[in-house]
Amino acid sequence: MATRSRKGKKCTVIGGCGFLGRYIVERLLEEGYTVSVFDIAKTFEDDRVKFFVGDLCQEKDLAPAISDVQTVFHCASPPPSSDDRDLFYRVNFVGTKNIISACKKAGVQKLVLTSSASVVYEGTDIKNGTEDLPYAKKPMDYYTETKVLQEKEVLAANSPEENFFTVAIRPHGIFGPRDRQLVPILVDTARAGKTKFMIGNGENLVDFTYVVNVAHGHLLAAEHLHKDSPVCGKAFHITNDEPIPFWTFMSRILEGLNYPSPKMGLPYLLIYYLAAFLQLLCLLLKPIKEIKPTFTPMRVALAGTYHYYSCQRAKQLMGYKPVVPLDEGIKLTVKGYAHLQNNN
Ligand SMILES: NC(=O)C1=CN([C@@H]2O[C@H](COP(=O)(O)OP(=O)(O)OC[C@H]3O[C@@H](n4cnc5c(N)ncnc54)[C@H](OP(=O)(O)O)[C@@H]3O)[C@@H](O)[C@H]2O)C=CC1
Ligand SMILES: CC(C)=CCC[C@@H](C)[C@H]1CC[C@H]2C3=C(CC[C@]12C)[C@@]1(C)CCC(=O)C[C@@H]1CC3
Repeated sequence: MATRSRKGKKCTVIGGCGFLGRYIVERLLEEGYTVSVFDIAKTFEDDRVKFFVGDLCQEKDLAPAISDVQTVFHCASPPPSSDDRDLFYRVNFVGTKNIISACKKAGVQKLVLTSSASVVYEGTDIKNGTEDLPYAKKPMDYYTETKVLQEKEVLAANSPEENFFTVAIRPHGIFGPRDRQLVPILVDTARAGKTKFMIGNGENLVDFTYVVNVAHGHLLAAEHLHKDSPVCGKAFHITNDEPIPFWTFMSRILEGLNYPSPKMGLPYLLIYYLAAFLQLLCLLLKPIKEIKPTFTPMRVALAGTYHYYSCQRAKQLMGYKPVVPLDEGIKLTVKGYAHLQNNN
């Protein structure tokens, strides 16, 4: 008992210097946990946190960071906008296997993976999708392909007989202050004059999840992860439970930052196939010039299709409910990005 209670509130957040990871760290500290962070770069200071800088692709780097802790949160990933297939494979698949191996060697009891609701998404409508949907047979990009591999590996590693329990959290469309993908890319797109039109008719409902709710879901999962718990070895959607039309959400952010929002829609399939053609062209031109298109087929599909998910399983098995409503999250996000405001 002494060992378990001593380790009980000690945890390590792998990827803890990232957007979501830092919110998980902040929530853990609020809840009285002793927190270590393992990341490839240290991006913030906090005297309460022990930092370990390393590469999760090197299992030897991990050992010191997870020694004598009960719970590991793994939310590290290369940015989805990367086009480095090898990096995705090394970090998201091989790196995750390293984490599983290192956790078992160190006697870590709980592994909470940040997966993604996109592991079941193939570019067609998903309305109130449950966790029973099959994994995407044809993931739309290599990031998603490696997230599928990663989740399968972690859930298969759940081993009560080894006192090792795993769970996968599937957030969708995480947003909030300090985000490095959604708002910054949206603002860049607006500044380039590329948000004059919507993609599609603007009616497609999508889940956007305020980052504090995602962090809350991760802590709930860790607290419900123990022998004989129904949570073990399962995936859970964590959303704001308030699906919103994609372009209504984007317009709220754009108008909040004083950018014009799109009023007219362009045919979804026309834009989708244009994006696919452009992606092929960029691939052919890559040896001559590297061009990164804003509107990739994945982004066009996310902008033009329904993709929202049921979090009923998390509600029932973990007592999850969002702590920050969507409208409040949008207001906090706009406030957090005042530095990206349109001053023209
Ligand atoms: N953002 C979203 O909308 C969604 C995100 N997710 C998942 O949530 C998780 C967190 O995403 P998010 O916070 O947005 O991502 P971030 O890029 O902000 O954070 C990821 C962190 O992992 C670090 N990292 C990357 N490679 C390595 C490595 N080899 N060794 C150690 N650390 C590494 C990154 O460092 P560096 O920045 O230096 O690369 C960064 O600090 C990811 O697993 C992502 O797949 C799931 C659904 C939606
Ligand atoms: C069409 C356009 C240029 C919109 C600007 C916003 C987009 C950059 C975001 C809208 C939906 C976001 C999203 C992700 C990244 C950023 C967006 C495309 C993810 C792909 C991030 C990683 C995941 O696991 C799934 C996310 C789905 C939603």
